[in-house]
Amino acid sequence: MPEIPVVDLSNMGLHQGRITKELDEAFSTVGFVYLKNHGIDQKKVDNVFEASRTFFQLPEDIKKGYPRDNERFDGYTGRDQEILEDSSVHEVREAYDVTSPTGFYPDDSVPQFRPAICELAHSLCQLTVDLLKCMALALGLDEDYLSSRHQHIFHGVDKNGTILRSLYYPSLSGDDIQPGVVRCGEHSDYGTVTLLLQDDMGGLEVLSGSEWIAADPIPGAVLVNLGDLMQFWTSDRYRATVHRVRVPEIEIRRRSPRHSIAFFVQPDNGVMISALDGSQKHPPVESLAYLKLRLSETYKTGELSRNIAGLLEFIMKTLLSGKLTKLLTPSVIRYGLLLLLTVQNTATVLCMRASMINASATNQKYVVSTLVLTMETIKVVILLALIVIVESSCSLRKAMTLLYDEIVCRPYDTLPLAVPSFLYVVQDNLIVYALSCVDATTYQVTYQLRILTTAIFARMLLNKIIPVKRWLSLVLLMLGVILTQVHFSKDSGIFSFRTGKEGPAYVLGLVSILCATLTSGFAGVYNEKLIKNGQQPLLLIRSIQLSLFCLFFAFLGVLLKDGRLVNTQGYFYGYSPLVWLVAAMQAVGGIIVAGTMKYADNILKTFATSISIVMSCIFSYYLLGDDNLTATFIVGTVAILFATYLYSVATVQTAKPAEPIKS
Ligand SMILES: O=C(O)CCC(=O)C(=O)O
Ligand SMILES: [Fe+2]
Repeated sequence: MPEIPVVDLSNMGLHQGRITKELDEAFSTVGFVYLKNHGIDQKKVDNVFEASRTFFQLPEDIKKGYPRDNERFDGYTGRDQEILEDSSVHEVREAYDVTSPTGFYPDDSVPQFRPAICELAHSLCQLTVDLLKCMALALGLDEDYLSSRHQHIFHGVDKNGTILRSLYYPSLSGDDIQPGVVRCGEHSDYGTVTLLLQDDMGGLEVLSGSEWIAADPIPGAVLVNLGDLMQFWTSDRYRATVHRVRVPEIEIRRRSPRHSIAFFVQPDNGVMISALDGSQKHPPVESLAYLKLRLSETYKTGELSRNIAGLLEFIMKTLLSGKLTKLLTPSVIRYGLLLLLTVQNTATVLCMRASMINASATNQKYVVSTLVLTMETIKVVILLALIVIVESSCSLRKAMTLLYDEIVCRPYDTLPLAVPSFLYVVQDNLIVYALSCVDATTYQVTYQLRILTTAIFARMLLNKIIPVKRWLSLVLLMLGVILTQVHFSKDSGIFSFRTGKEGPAYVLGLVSILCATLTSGFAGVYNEKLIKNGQQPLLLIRSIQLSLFCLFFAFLGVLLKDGRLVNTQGYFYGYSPLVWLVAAMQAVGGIIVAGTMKYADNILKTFATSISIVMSCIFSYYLLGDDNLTATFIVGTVAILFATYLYSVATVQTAKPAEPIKS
């Protein structure tokens, strides 16, 4: 089993050659290394642990008086405010960030916090510079090449985005110990290097190949790992290794908190990180821009989600004023979101289907491609309004500059989005068309096959390892879908495929859904690849970039596919109020759901889809007269729901349940 190497830094001046070689070896393999005899006085570390403990043990109200500032990157972050990994249910963690000696500290409550941190930060800066020099030499660069790009470490975000973070993982209560609860989800760090000091609790794990290895604390040692920017700089020669913090068994038994101090080093603002070897493996990024990008992904309080979530919270708080506010616990928010996702999904599908049935009945069929274009237009208008109001303080001019800077001036980031946008437009056309041929429930269950296509594309394009449990659930999923397509005749006792009975339009509908699962799977994986390559702008900006492309492709769709028809019967032919409702719902719903996605982990999404399938089943039976509720259909649907559930739980790291405390 690979291990994290230990490098002895004593007499660094004398042994620089050896040390450089050992660090180079560690960074190009595991990406993590323990440093001992690094010269940092343990007393300084203990002082920070001590002051932090005093702070984190303060009542929540007081801690919340020092909230983390999204612009300055310093202050207190409470439980459940950040998520590093989408599939985590909760990441039970609190933190206090600081970025300079003169920044924002809880001086009134814990006066010793600032001096303790400043002293330690000073030593950590020195150690960082030593490390950067060794790395530069190992990479065949001038000794000062890297350190000269880190001249303002811990001078505040105006100059440098380095963050010293005191992390506190409070002791878990009974409710917390459930599947999907982790301390810190899987992630790579963002900057150049991270220096980590841990207490004696352990729980940190490092991904090496396909294995997780423990990075348990070694007394007195500093643990160092590299971040994304170092990997980009070195064209992957050095690794930004993925790591996570789980809840170790001992912690569950001891029920005591864990504490660590991380020094996330970032190059100075304005430094462009472009491959040292001149390769194009990663496009150039600017230090602060990349940090902001990754932080906005981490904080669920970022951009659009912040605004929508804040709005929801505000409305709910106003409605439930006074003591009732306490009702607004994370689980209430979770269930609220579950409801939102379910209603959006069910209502859109049912209304779309209803609009189709209506159109056939009145013989006023609207043109599918125009509905997609109308939807995209509404979306773009709303997004533009949001950008003007939220991101540009209601100034049109500011909004134009922002859009120009973010879209036109960044062709590298913008152009790759044409691919998913194109696929989304194709997919929307396929889905609207499919719903004119098959009933809402059949569409919903068959469309679940996108889990399968996503898994296959992830395997092929991202080289993801798919655990056996997931493959098994995919097999069950396929069997379920096949069952929903089987018809059993009681009279003759024969099984037959529904396609035979329903006719060619139905088959075309099914084929459209299957094609939509392909575009959906591919677009999902492609987006993941974009994120991995560090090309993920702010959420609102990304949404508008995507939507503008979609608008373009949707327009092309109308022109090329239905140009003549639109010309003769008019663009808005067949647009009943219901059709307008569908378009508006798709657009608004899509934005809200995208904005709150950060809150919704995989399990939540799975539940929302499952409830939505059941609801579609019931509503389309009673309201739309779609009668496909045969025994085989129901069994197939149950199998699909179960497979979906199995698939989603197979991804989540499970905190082992507490063992009974033996006395
Ligand atoms: O607390 C730890 O041990 C590691 C935390 C970490 O990896 C992070 O915050 O990036
Ligand atoms: Fe980390």
